[in-house]
Amino acid sequence: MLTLSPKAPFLYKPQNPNPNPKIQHYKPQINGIYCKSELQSERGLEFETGETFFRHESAKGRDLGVLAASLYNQSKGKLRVLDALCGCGIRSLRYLMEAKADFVLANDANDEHRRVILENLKRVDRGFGDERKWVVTHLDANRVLSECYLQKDFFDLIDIDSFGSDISLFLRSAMNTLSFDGLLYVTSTDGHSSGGHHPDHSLAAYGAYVRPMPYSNEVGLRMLIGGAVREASVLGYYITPLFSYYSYHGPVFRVMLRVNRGKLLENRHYGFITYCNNCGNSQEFSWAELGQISCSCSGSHGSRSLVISGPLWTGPLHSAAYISKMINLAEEWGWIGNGAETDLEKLLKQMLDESDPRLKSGYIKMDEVASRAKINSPPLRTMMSAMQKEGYATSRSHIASNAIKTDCPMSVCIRISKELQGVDSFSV
Ligand SMILES: C[S@@+](CC[C@H](N)C(=O)[O-])C[C@H]1O[C@@H](n2cnc3c(N)ncnc32)[C@H](O)[C@@H]1O
Repeated sequence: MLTLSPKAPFLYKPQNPNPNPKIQHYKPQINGIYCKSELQSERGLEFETGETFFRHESAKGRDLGVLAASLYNQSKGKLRVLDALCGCGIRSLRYLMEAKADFVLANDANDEHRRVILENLKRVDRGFGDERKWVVTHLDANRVLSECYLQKDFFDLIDIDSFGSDISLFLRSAMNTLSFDGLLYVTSTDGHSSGGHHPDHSLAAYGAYVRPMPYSNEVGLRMLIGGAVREASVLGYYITPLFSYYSYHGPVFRVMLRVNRGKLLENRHYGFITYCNNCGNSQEFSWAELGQISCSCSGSHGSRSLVISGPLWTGPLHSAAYISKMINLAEEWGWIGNGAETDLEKLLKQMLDESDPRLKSGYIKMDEVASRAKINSPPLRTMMSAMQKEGYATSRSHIASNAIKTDCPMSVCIRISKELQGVDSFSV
């Protein structure tokens, strides 16, 4: 049996370092994503990337992970992290140095990354003088997760930064290996499934039949969370999203989930989203309402214009309370609130706005309003304040810059946009 705990030999060498032939294609080859071996820096921490897969653009995703991890450590007084697909080990380094993790198991199936990961984590020793704070392994992520589970070696945070839809391969073993009330940080780069053009693939990977919708990138996040809901319920767990983050660099979908024992209440927040091509309205439906899905618009195409995706997560994308704490911590660390608004600050504030429970799934793009109203695209801020004056909830979306999350029907958006441009609602 493998030994992966901190008591393990410091430079643990697995007997079969590369059991999964699938990893063989992760070789240096794509558009400079695999960086040359120069010294990099992130939040003042220096590290090498060698020929591992590394993206500077993922720094914000790493910032969010470290903030959430540190809050966990502050509230529980402990933090053991499993960085299951660690690349050069930048996340492991940051969880140790910034979130003050007690221990990190850094794993990457590709043992050619070993020298770089070791060099990077040795920097931690210089900071703490304790070499047993981390262990590096080179196994398939599922094998590490399963071995830890079998040894009852549980982790408070498991980070799975995977490619494509691979995350669905790791979800169940990751949930098994999480401590009670632990955090699961998962990533997918599966833009094809979220776009709705490969519903058979999204069904296989996430258990959701996803169709093209104007807010497909939010659907991508909801599909990923929904996949986790499904896996969690098989094990008798339920999940709560702490934050959900989409970045067009990839594209990348990341969600931080809190996993607890218990049932998802009456399948709440796990259902279906519809979009009507005729009237432009979206609705959410529960499993109990499956047979009654229709759109109330009197369009000539009737229900044929209705697109249905699901089952997906239909609940809040973020926890407002957790995001508020992340903002406070980021301020305390001097990451935000120093004058000019940084990208991270903007993102966290938008996430907080998006947490308003009155907001519906999806967002309304101003281009769509303009095209339906046959006018020029209305200014976003003016539209939002006009909608608020009529009592609707509104928020910008961190996913789409020219879109509004709201509970306002499309017909009202069209009327308001026309009024703002002085166009008679009945004249077009
Ligand atoms: C997206 S990169 C990780 C990037 C890193 N987390 C960061 O923030 O820079 C994914 C890594 O997973 C590794 N990998 C791919 N398949 C794996 C598997 N089945 N088990 C473990 N590692 C795997 C690859 O070698 C690659 O280094």
